[in-house]
Amino acid sequence: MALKITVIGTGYLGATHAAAMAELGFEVLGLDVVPEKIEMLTRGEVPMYEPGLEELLRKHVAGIEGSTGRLRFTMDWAEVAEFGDVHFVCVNTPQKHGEYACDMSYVDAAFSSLAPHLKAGALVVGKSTVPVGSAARLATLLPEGTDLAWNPEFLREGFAVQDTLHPDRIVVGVRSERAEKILRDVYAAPVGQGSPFVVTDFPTAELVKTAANSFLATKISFINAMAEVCEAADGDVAKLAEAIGHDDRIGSKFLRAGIGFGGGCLPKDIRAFMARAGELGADQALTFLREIDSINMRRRGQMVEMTREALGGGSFLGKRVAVLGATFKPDSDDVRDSPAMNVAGQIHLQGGQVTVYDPKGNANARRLFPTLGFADSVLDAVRGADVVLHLTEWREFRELDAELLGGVVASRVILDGRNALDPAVWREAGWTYRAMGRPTA
Ligand SMILES: NC(=O)c1ccc[n+]([C@@H]2O[C@H](COP(=O)([O-])OP(=O)(O)OC[C@H]3O[C@@H](n4cnc5c(N)ncnc54)[C@H](O)[C@@H]3O)[C@@H](O)[C@H]2O)c1
Ligand SMILES: O=c1ccn([C@@H]2O[C@H](COP(=O)(O)OP(=O)(O)O[C@H]3O[C@H](CO)[C@@H](O)[C@H](O)[C@H]3O)[C@@H](O)[C@H]2O)c(=O)[nH]1
Repeated sequence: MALKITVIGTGYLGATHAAAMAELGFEVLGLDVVPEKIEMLTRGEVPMYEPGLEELLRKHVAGIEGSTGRLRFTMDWAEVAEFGDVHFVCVNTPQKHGEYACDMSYVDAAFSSLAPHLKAGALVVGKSTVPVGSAARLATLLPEGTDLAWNPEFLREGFAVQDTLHPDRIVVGVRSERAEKILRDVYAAPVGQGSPFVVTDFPTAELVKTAANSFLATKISFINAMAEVCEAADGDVAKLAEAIGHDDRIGSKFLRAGIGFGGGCLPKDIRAFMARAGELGADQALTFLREIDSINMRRRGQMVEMTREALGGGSFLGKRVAVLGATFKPDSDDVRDSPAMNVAGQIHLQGGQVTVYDPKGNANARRLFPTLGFADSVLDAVRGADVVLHLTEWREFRELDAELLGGVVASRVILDGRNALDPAVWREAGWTYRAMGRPTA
């Protein structure tokens, strides 16, 4: 009989995973503790912005005309346990308040709610990003006759649907052949299409995830460190990245210098990794991540200082600053630890009149920083601005009409925090264009 799947926690990861599992042909039941999310999902509405997700969801949510009906949502733990053969745990694992460590309370709560109801033979599969050692601890919370696996997730926001249906690898930490066999069945379609299937133990599976994110963070901070040197030496970090990227041992991906990395993953994951290594007595191995974090956080401050300079130095009081982009990356509405919002917030707190526009992130950004100004279009955001900051590289911003914008700003000055605009286009329209790590470009 076909496996029945549940997904516990239907946020960025879980909602996508649930819809993707239905797309692969499974019957799926999603659970969350936030009633509004469950109500929206049941209506076929995605509680966040992720390209292609709403279409996929509507294709499968029961009750929607023409859907397969394979996907439903609930808040009832007993129903979930009764329904599912395989339970994917996708709840959030944020940074603990005031500490570097991971807050495991949501994962612990999900396990505690599910465990008492589990059927014999059920397989619980952790997908959340957790400190190494968590799976072994959580296994002790499950009743006898059930099993646990850890299956970290590598999807990128903005590409979540594609990454879930066609992952570049599937990693499973297991303690039994049966768990491996079940997961091979679940992922038969992507594996059949060529996704590598890596089987390992609990700690290695957990470490693969934090190691991968640490490497990505390191690559970004490396190029941002080069940007700092380029600033001092009149070099051009974009050219430098292009040139070193031709060496395929280095590769050109994740070498975009700018205001650095943010989001709900890289920053908190490298900090949780350092904290956990400390607990294990291996802190020296990861002290370099402290530097990766510092380089990254310095970028935000440098963008603020570049803005101050562009305004002639001194105070931001009375200066009008337009901020294009609020999300931590384009094609997402996610503003968690967003470098753009950090920069906007710092300038605002120093007296600047900041107006933000983001194609999808305005609502989330306003909730985070209700005292900032928000506009519904680029033109409204930049009207009367003394300086324009490009902080998230949405396609809409790359396609802007520099001449048109020039007609409404107070001063044609644009600072490109993502090194993603074409300097020639802006200069031809009479703008002063400045990017990070490219003082002469
Ligand atoms: N967002 C990503 O791109 C991504 C990618 C890979 C891994 N991850 C990891 O996946 C996990 C989830 O991240 P996210 O971005 O989806 O977070 P999120 O905050 O968007 O979603 C988490 C969901 O879990 C729900 N939840 C909280 N406690 C619960 C409980 N006790 N029972 C049931 N549901 C509960 C929340 O209401 C929320 O809807 C984290 O560990 C994250 O590090 C995220
Ligand atoms: O060259 C680059 C590439 C990215 N970034 C920034 O880095 C951050 C993270 O980008 P990205 O990794 O694409 O976004 P996420 O969706 O957070 O995905 C990361 O975090 C997820 C959650 O753990 C993992 O699943 C993914 O594999 C991992 O890429 C964003 O702020 C980007 O603007 C740069 O500054 N320069």
